[in-house]
Amino acid sequence: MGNKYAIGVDYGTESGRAVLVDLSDGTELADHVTPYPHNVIDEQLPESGVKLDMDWALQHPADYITVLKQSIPAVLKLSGIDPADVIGLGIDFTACTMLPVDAKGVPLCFDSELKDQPHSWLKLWKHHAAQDEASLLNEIAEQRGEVFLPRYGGKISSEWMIAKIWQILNEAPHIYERTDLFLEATDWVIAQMTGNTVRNSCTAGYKSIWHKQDGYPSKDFFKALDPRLEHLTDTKLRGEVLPLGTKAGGLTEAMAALTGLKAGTAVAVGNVDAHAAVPAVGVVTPGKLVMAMGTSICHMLLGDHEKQVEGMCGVVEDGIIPGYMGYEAGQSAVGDIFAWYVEQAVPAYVHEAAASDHISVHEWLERQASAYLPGQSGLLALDWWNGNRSVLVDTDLTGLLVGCTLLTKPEEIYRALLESTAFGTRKIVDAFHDNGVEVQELYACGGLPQKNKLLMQIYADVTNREIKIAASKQTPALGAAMFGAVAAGSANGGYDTIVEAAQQMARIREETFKPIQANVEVYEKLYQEYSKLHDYFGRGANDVMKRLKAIKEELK
Ligand SMILES: Nc1ncnc2c1ncn2[C@@H]1O[C@H](COP(=O)(O)OP(=O)(O)O)[C@@H](O)[C@H]1O
Ligand SMILES: O=C(CO)[C@H](O)[C@H](O)COP(=O)(O)O
Repeated sequence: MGNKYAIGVDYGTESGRAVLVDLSDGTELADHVTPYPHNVIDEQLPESGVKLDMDWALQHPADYITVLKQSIPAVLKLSGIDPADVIGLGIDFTACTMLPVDAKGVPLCFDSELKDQPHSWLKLWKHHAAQDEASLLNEIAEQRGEVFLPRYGGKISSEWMIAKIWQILNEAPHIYERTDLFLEATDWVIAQMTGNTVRNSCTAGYKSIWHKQDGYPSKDFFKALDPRLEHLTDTKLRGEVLPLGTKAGGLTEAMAALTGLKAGTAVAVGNVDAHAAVPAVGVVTPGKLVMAMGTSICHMLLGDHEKQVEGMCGVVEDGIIPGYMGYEAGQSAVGDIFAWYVEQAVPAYVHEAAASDHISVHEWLERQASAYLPGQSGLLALDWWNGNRSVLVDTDLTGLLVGCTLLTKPEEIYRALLESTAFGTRKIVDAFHDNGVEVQELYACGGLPQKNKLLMQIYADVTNREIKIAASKQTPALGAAMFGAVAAGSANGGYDTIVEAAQQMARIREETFKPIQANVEVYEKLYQEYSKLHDYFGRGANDVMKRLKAIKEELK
């Protein structure tokens, strides 16, 4: 058998990327990025211009097919390989990115009668408008002593499936009625590729409160939420839940024509972006926390036992690597905070200086900020520009910057924002480590480690741990390709397990970021101050952030 290949497609927040990988050693022969034509829809619906409320974030499902149509032929062409040698395909996605579909699997937003109605659209992971439903769900689950709650750190997030579905039911019952299935976008795209609608155990476990042994929460629980939800899991959430790496089916003739691949090519069940990245950096055992660092950060960790950890996103058996408990935590905005600052708050002279140095504003600010020592700016920030996903699990929290004076410079603020996200990660590392899920080493992948060395050094200093960096620029896509190879199996030139695939294909860079002791000591003091602000504003001593949000909403 000659060389065999797999393709992984990573569906991020703003673009989809395909990577074509040699299965013998993980070499990436080609990659290609397709920005979503409609990007994130958070102000008004396409065409109709219907305005969206605060905290909404939608996407256009057709954009995902555009990614397949553009990026797969592009990687085939760039690599020059014979498409018949591509034996497996995998995808990974942001999550919970969900949509309502009709009995034929067609998104309701494609229906001309419904397309002007926001709830018929696909809700992106960072759609945060279902907080009321999430809060009530948590209250009821706690009152009833639901056993699932501790598995999700004590709180179900407004980003996840049940809160989003309930918001649809509350605000657009007719859309709920018209829905045949609520699907994760990752499962919908797999259904388009294979003609088979199956759910994957990763999104079902982390985002839809599904458990390998117990299944979904009871009908009684759903009835207690709202009698109309009683049969949700047998009806609109029905469907087989398959483990990661399972073959969902073969590529359809239509998709083969669209992508240039062979019909019947093995396609793995869907996966989540951050989870797919874990085997792609070679992590298949406990103690190694993988940070998928981009718009947001997802923190992924394996454990031998199910432990309770405050505010984690979840622990799911086989949720990342079969045979282990997969733990997830996260920060809902990281790169997004830096983007906000660069786009909304940096003075014109900085943009001009960056342009004249032929570097991006981020690079200019990083260069200037690198000249400061930890603590030298006198600034401290809370990283809640898009709420707090772990450990407080509260999307109504907002950002804070303390310590500004008339002398404060933009690069000092930029550095304080970088540091605030590192403190947020430290909270998560401590929460796991102190609750018996050990964190010995950190691994980083995603866009940020490639873009900002200062950021990575700050993370090493704040967490006092060495950080290893993924060699791939498209780590989740590489992981998705590895799962595609597992779906194909060794008989077809792939692998039988993800652990075998990781042993052959995963790679990290030689360069690592090691903590610098002098910095560690200053950051320890700053972290203690961060923790005080974190608890004061985040644990109810002063709910000013929520009151400000309420006043803003009243004035809408
Ligand atoms: N030099 C930089 N330093 C820090 N953040 C950056 C830099 N350049 C871009 N970013 C941020 O990177 C984020 C995108 O990360 P990336 O991993 O490429 O995408 P995604 O999260 O969609 O997978 C954006 O939020 C952007 O603000
Ligand atoms: O919730 C998540 C996974 O559980 C991710 O944060 C979400 O999918 C967005 O990822 P990215 O920042 O890479 O676009």
